[in-house]
Amino acid sequence: MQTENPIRDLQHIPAALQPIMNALCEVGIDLSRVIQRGPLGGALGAAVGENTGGDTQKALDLMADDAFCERLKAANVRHYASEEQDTVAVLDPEGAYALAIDPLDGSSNIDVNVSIGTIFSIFEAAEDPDASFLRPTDQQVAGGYIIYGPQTMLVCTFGNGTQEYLLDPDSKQFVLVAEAIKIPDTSREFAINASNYRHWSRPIRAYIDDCLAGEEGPRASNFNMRWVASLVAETHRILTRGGVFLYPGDARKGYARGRLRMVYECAPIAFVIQQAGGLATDAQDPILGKTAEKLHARTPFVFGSTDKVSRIAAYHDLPDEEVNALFGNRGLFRV
Ligand SMILES: O=P(O)(O)OC[C@H]1O[C@](O)(COP(=O)(O)O)[C@@H](O)[C@@H]1O
Ligand SMILES: [Mg+2]
Ligand SMILES: [Mg+2]
Repeated sequence: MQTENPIRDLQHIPAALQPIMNALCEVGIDLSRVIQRGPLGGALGAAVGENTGGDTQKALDLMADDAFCERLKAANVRHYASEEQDTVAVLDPEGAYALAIDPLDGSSNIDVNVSIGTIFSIFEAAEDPDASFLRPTDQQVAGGYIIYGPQTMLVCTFGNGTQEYLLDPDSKQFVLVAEAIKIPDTSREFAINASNYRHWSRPIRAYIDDCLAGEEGPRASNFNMRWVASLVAETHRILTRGGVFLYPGDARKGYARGRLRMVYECAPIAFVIQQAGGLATDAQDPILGKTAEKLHARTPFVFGSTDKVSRIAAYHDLPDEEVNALFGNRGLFRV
């Protein structure tokens, strides 16, 4: 049982949100330990069901959801929306806040000892569940994630920069290590699941073609590619050393709006990224300010260093003949 406050340095966290942040971090500390013990604690990656989005639920997905849902009952949360639950749960009818959560992000990595995470978004509670979550994403009062990797970290924003906290394994407290993260804009890395190349739209293919063409292409520069398949891990890398992430819509059945969910994945990550000086879009328009049409709605998602994200939007404005042309013939705009 934790005796100290789970967050050592509270100065950047608005007082009214401290009960929620403490609750998230208490559960995060427990999950971190469960994840470190891996198979010693049971088959965490075992398939146990299917969620509304059609994803297989792993044992750890449900364990994490149960733990957050239970602990947040005493943290001033009225409405709780989770990737793992079909509908919004009412935790405390008097609670002042609404919290949306991806309790365990990157589930496919549970069994392979690769970083996974928890993503959360907080709004002031509205009178009914839909009104709490189906509203412009720039009304979030907080957004962030916990990453369970070689280090467990909390990265979050309350609209005044993006802060980073490291879980000290000795004191079992999150300790502030960065007060205002800034995304570097010098990176030459992009992250996309390239196995879907044949399903992408022309502008996305054109952008990636131009990166792959390297020094011989219109960008006259070599690029590197990464794909962890954990949104939290990709976000953390991009916050640390720049680059761009793309999960666009594609032509596969059910993927017209990509894979990632607006309310509890894209909106909070967009908030964190923009507060760190980056940009997050649906490939063309900013995510912040958009409203999800339903709780588990998906959205194409592109985020990272501002110049790269803007460049991808600009590819969508190219005339057809240019976007269809081989890179050598494309009007070689350079942002
Ligand atoms: O397997 P794909 O299509 O590359 O998708 C990977 C993406 O799916 C996710 O795992 C979805 O999140 P969940 O694990 O919470 O369902 C993201 O973390 C990741 O970016
Ligand atoms: Mg996820
Ligand atoms: Mg998940």
